[in-house]
Amino acid sequence: MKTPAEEPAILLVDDEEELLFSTRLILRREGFANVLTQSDSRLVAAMLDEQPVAVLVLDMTMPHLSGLDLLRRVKETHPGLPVVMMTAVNDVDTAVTCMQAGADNYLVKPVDRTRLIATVGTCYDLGRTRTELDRLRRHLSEGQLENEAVFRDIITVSPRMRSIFFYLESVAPSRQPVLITGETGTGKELVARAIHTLSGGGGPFVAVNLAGLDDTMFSDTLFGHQRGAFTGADRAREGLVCRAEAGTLFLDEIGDLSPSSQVKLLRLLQEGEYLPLGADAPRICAARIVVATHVDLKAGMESGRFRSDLYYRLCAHHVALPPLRERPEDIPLLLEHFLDNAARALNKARPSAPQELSRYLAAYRFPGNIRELEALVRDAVARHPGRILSLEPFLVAISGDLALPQDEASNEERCHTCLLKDHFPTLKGAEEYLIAEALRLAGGNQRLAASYLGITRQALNKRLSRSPA
Ligand SMILES: Nc1ncnc2c1ncn2[C@@H]1O[C@H](COP(=O)(O)OP(=O)(O)OP(=O)(O)O)[C@@H](O)[C@H]1O
Repeated sequence: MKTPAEEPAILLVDDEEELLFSTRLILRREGFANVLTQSDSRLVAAMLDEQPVAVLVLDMTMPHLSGLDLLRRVKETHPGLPVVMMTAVNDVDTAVTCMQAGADNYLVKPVDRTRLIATVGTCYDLGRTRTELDRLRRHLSEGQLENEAVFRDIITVSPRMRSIFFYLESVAPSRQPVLITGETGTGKELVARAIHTLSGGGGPFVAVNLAGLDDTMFSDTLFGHQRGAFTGADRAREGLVCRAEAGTLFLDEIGDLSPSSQVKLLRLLQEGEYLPLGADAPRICAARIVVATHVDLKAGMESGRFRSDLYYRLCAHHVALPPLRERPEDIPLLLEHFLDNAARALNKARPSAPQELSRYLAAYRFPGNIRELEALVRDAVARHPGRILSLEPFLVAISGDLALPQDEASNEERCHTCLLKDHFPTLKGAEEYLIAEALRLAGGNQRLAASYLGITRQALNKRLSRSPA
């Protein structure tokens, strides 16, 4: 685990200088870059006020203030700060006293190296989670984003999306990777750009699509190579990790990564270092890493296609974007937004949308999500000469792919049984049933019902006039 110098520190407090030295060394070797020590317990409070501390490790027996006294004071001033106690005695009473006073864990001296690393690592993660939750809680209670402007390109009125914005603000200061999942076209790259802006590193946003990159291409694209590293490498190539320095490296389609590339990415995340092909010294990766995928990584883990250690590393922070059909309230706003964009791009007068269009679109499943809506609007604007858009191109596109309301979808079986009843239906019976269902779903609107059935309104009318009332 990496804790670069600007990350919150791990503060070790013990009156034995030698023990401080060796413990610090162990943690530094494990990748905790920012480890501070203090041998005078009276100075700890001031240190906590001066800099962010992620984990406090306290010896129990110290001159001036004992570990327990210090623990009690710290819990009053910094209640969320994880504290690990070190004791020379392995007895239940001491452990219980420490825990009752608010300690998160305790270690017995001489401290076992593996247990030290595991305990500090767990507390480090715990502290980070508590800080994020605090920020999130504060944000939600205030109801206001700190950086509303960062999200201006993400058009939404969906409460789910708003709570994602709050979450993004709370995780932005962390240097841990962020995993963004969601169906294609739900806005994963837009969200990655927002994270980049919120992180404020000052470097560039560098996006790379990993789909179709074999392992050699993956290494070369990300890590680059030295001149002469292989036949034909007549000049050095800078990798994207280097280009994204102090900025964000956005790795899209992470679910498609080959097993050997997964190992390389894991190493990059764990060590914070990479080796360009042909180089003999590793380079430090200073970029923030954000990854995205539309595939189910958990299923990939279960089937052995995706490494579980990589998954857990990547989802230190996880954002799951809802598909458009689960936030239909966004459709009217997005429609207006894309109408503006399309008219501007095509240099045409901006047409307006027929009133009922949003309602029709809300019934569609939108497998391509917002990208599909954007393309539909652009196409409709390009084709249409008038001031009010025609419904036809939309109805043609959405017919046959209806998003059943949640309870309807789960009652699929019920529909089949009522269609079949206790006998196989005649063609006429099935047609009547389908027409009745389409009309019901369309709220009696014949035009919409016809589009669900994939026929024209006139054809529906003809059938309705034939069928018994
Ligand atoms: N909420 C939104 N407001 C405005 N535009 C949006 C919104 N969400 C997505 N878009 C637009 O939809 C298109 C697709 O978005 P984006 O590329 O971010 O999706 P994605 O989830 O990364 O897709 P993929 O999985 O296919 O890579 C882009 O043109 C983007 O600008």
